[in-house]
Amino acid sequence: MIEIHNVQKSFNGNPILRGIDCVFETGKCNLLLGGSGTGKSVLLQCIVGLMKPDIGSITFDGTVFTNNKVDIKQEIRRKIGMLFQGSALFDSMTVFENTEFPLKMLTPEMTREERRDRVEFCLKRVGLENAGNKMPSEISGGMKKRVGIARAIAPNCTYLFCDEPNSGLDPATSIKIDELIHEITHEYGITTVVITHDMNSVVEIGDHIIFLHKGQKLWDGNKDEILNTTVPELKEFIFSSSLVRAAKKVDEESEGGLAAIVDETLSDEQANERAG
Ligand SMILES: Nc1ncnc2c1ncn2[C@@H]1O[C@H](COP(=O)(O)OP(=O)(O)OP(=O)(O)O)[C@@H](O)[C@H]1O
Repeated sequence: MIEIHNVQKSFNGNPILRGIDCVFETGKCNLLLGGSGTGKSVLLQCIVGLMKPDIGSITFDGTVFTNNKVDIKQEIRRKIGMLFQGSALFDSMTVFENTEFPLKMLTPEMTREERRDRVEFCLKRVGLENAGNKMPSEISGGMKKRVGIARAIAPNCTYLFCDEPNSGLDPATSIKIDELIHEITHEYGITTVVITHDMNSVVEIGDHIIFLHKGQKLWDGNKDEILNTTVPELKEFIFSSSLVRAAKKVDEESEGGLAAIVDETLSDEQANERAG
């Protein structure tokens, strides 16, 4: 569990995070949801220690990270896996070498055979058991994300951070990547935090969702609750998003269907416009 307490951050006197309190739960896909510029990346950077909050504390499973001793911070950092937005693979390394890289850096005590076994296990887990010898330039965007996930989990991470894992992917590949992140989270009982502004991911993997708006947490809940929100900013965010997959999911699971919820939410004029 990761606990965020009153985290504040300003740049040149411009407040970006205005006192965030939230909890990212263990064994769940926790989504950090919000529009552009709402402070999601700044919060993520504060959590993983790339940026220091001005005020507030961040605690990983009971151990305070902010302002703690360097060795304690390093110990926590070793438990963090990151999937970067552009996958951030090393172009000059094979898929196998990319996945092995954090093991060489973080667990020098592992033998070459142990590393090989672990890399093979992780590549198999993400469905890339036959791609180890390929170079990043030879694989698709979705495969790169899979390598990124394999690399993030290779050192047995306890906390997995994914920065917009669907960026640059087509809808079908996005679903597969979402499902993979969700499965891995539940399978290994890790604490996963996914930055997204994609409502499709919300309905697919939103075990716990935190909605940020202008540097404040305005709502938290799960994917079954979000469409019934009464928070105006969240309503606006939801109904201005692409809801193709959401519509399918909700219509399967509710009597009224998404169309009814949308019509209730929009003004008459907007609803008429939508009806065409
Ligand atoms: N190092 C920095 N120095 C100054 N301003 C910054 C810095 N990092 C972020 N900001 C500002 O903080 C605000 C929030 O940025 P952030 O990247 O966290 O937004 P976001 O919610 O992740 O948006 P997006 O979804 O578009 O990535 C922006 O106005 C950005 O310009």
